[in-house]
Amino acid sequence: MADQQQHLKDPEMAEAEMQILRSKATELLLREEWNDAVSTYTQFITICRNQTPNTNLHLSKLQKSLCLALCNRAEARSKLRIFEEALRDCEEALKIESTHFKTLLCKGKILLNLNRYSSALECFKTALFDPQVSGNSENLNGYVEKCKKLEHLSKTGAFDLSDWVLNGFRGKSPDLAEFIGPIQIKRSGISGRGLFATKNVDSGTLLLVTRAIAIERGILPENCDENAQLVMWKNFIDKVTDSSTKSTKTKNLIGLLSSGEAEEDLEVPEMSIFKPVEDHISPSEMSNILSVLDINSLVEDANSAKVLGKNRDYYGVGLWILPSFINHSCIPNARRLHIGDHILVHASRDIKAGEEITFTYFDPLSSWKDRKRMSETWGFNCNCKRCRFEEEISNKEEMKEIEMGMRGGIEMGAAIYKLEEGMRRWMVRGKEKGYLRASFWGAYFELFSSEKAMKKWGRRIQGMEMVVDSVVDAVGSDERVVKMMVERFKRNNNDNNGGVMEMEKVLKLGRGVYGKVMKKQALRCLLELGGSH
Ligand SMILES: C[S@@+](CC[C@H](N)C(=O)[O-])C[C@H]1O[C@@H](n2cnc3c(N)ncnc32)[C@H](O)[C@@H]1O
Repeated sequence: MADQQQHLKDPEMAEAEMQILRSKATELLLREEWNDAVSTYTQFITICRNQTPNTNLHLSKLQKSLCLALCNRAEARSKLRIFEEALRDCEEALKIESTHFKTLLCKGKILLNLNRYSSALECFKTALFDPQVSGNSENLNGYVEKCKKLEHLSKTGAFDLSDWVLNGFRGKSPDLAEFIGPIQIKRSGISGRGLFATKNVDSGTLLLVTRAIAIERGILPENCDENAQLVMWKNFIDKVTDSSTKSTKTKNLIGLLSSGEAEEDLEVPEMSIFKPVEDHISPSEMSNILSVLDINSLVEDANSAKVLGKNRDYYGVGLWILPSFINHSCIPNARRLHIGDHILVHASRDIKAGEEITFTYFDPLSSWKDRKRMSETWGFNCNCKRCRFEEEISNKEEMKEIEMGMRGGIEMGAAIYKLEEGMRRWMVRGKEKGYLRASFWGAYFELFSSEKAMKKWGRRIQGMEMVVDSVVDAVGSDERVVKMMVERFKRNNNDNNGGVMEMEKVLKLGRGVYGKVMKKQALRCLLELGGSH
């Protein structure tokens, strides 16, 4: 304080001090020591602001220095992902010099990071007018084009991943914008709030694209110890905490999520708050961050092909706000796909306006007992139609015998035969057949994949196509089901039996799994169906 007053009194001393700080800050920026750069620029800015200019020239010099320091502090803050403060610095710098090239560039990049594509576009366009741009125009034009593309995608949802898929996921994953499709949040009959369709959509339709608040990834080889996962979880918590400390919007959005308790009393938020708008949401305390993460974090799991373009040992955990409002169902109508830091949610079957959108938190092709155990781990009891039906069936003696037999190692063909016979006797109808077949999918898969077993049991049980249809009708498309159909299609194709109809069916199932974000050729490539491209 005493120092600052001295500077006020003595402009020369202040100028000398500013000179030292300026050099130090520049060096820190070059060395990418962002935190120290921010604090050095903060000292510089304080001294600069406290100066009383004695001439117009002095005033203009001070203004110039202040503008540049604010711009550089913004850059350091944006590297630290403190975007709100960085943006405030840019705005202050632009008040001093509205066309300051470096600030416009910095502000544009920050806005792009905040998914505010049209405001970012304005910045880059204004920067293009600057005479300094000449050597930089290619770069700047690249940003302008990127903003235009992302703005278009965020409005239309017209995403197309075909080129990336056809390129074998080589290179950087495609630029994705945040997109909110025909959805809204309402009270849910399942629990608390849920996401609902606002119009009829068909299978494969994109419902939303959201970028993660934070994500932690690693390669976890099979059989790695639990410690590695714990370390990842701890890093993930640190990242979420860090993001919410740096942004009040993020903090408030996280504050809206369920911590698993008293969900019926939770507020139903308006969709508008998820859109990247200029206004800040008023600050409110985020509490219980750990419980929120427990309830809402999603795991990316490359083995299930929900992640495109990553290797098999890859594992990631992240938090995405809007998808956190999607309830679980064992008979879901939507699926998620992870690409880069984005999650894409699409309809995995036709959905009617007003219907709740659900996806599975755990494997829908597993038995009722396993699903029950997994939902308990999540802290709830799944009460979906399928679970209610299977709970009742599980009390039947024959069902207990089938399960015991399977544990005891009886032939899968015999188990499936007994199950199909049981379904006939218990008068299981329509979708309910699919519920049970999905629960015994592992056994059907083993049977259908073994020529020897099929020779013995094939004629006594339902055909594979019928089983697949009923399973898809119950749980929607699933990559394992499609894979089995693809194998069969290829076999038939070799025998010249693979028809156009069958190919169309496989592609339709594929769209249920991956959504309509790929053209036919890319989908064929992804499903390893070959064909010309
Ligand atoms: C990611 S949140 C889903 C949105 C939540 N309903 C809300 O109001 O914020 C997960 C929580 O929703 C509830 N939930 C989701 N699916 C459920 C289901 N099938 N049955 C019962 N509760 C469910 C559980 O409390 C779960 O911990």
